[in-house]
Amino acid sequence: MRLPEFLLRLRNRLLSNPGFQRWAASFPLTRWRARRRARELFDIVAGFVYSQILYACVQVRLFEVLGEGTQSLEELAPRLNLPPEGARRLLRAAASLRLVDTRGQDRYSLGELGTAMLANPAIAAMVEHHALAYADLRDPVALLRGELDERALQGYWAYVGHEEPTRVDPRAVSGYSRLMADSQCLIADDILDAYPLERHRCLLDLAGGEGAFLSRVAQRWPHLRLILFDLPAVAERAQARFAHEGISARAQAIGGDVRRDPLPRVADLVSLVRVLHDHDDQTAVDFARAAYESLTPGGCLLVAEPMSGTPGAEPVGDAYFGFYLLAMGSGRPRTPGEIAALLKQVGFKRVRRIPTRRPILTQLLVAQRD
Ligand SMILES: C[S@@+](CC[C@H](N)C(=O)[O-])C[C@H]1O[C@@H](n2cnc3c(N)ncnc32)[C@H](O)[C@@H]1O
Repeated sequence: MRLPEFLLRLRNRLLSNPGFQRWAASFPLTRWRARRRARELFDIVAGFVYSQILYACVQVRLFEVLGEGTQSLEELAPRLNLPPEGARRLLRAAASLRLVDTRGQDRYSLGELGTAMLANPAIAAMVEHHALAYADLRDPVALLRGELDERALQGYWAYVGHEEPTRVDPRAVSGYSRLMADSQCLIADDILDAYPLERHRCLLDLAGGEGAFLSRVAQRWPHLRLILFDLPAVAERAQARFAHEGISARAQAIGGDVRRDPLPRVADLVSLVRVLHDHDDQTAVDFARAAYESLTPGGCLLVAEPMSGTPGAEPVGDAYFGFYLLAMGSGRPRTPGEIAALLKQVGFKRVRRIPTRRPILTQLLVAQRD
């Protein structure tokens, strides 16, 4: 609820008054709120340290080691290749973050969040590649002012800012392609459960990476013909995956630039999965137009990505992706309304939002071509 301006001023004056802060923190009816606010602010202040603790856990493979069962500090320290005091400090920090559980004096097991890390190795891969983001975010104001000439993330996402992305070297696409493929398991089923594909005949996955999304589609809907389009070096990786999985007869990968090269016009369903937010507005419009033109009449476009303003997950869009994409040098998170407007601009008529299981990971829009 948006407060009227005078109430907002009054609230902010009260909250910044040390006497009021002391009173609110001890008065029984306001105490819980004062504590929650203090905790929220502290979590923002300390977020960088928490992330580095998680990074250390990933580097020493703590979750894999604890996946074998509860262990003592004595057993753990050599396995983590840490001195006992260093291991104890890490384990206690990880326990405070619910990554680890303490089981009595200096005994540890996987915590609830540590178990989730073990079950989703893609998160560890994300954590590891964040070393690049930390380097780029070291001076966030310089980043905001556009004063950073070199950015580590820009090098990682080799197509960003490239004059001719179709010429990107195969070695330069391997890191991000693997990361994208590994993290598909976090979202593919959420998308496909929200929008089942039995009524479609042919799916074209635009900028589909090395084919992990289509592989999952192939398992779930054996009747579908599948086409992937991505930069040549990435499409080659997809073709190799399709061959390895024995689905080459119905899954084909084509290399090219979505904005310049002709796309096949046989699909009654096109998908853009984690693609539009990578691009500035004009390029995003070009991608949406290419999707529109490649669809057969009456066909549908699926747009799946984390979006700005997701209720309950607001920082994921505007804080995390807002700054990540800024460091990467291209794109921005958009609200479902902004994406719908962009799709209508290129001719899509009806744009529907379909609820997904975990909107924090991906939201879903379906747009129809007349
Ligand atoms: C963030 S990744 C998403 C990959 C995949 N859709 C997924 O969710 O795993 C963006 C993809 O867009 C591809 N891409 C970028 N610019 C492109 C262009 N101009 N034409 C074709 N593909 C492009 C990249 O190679 C990359 O595979």
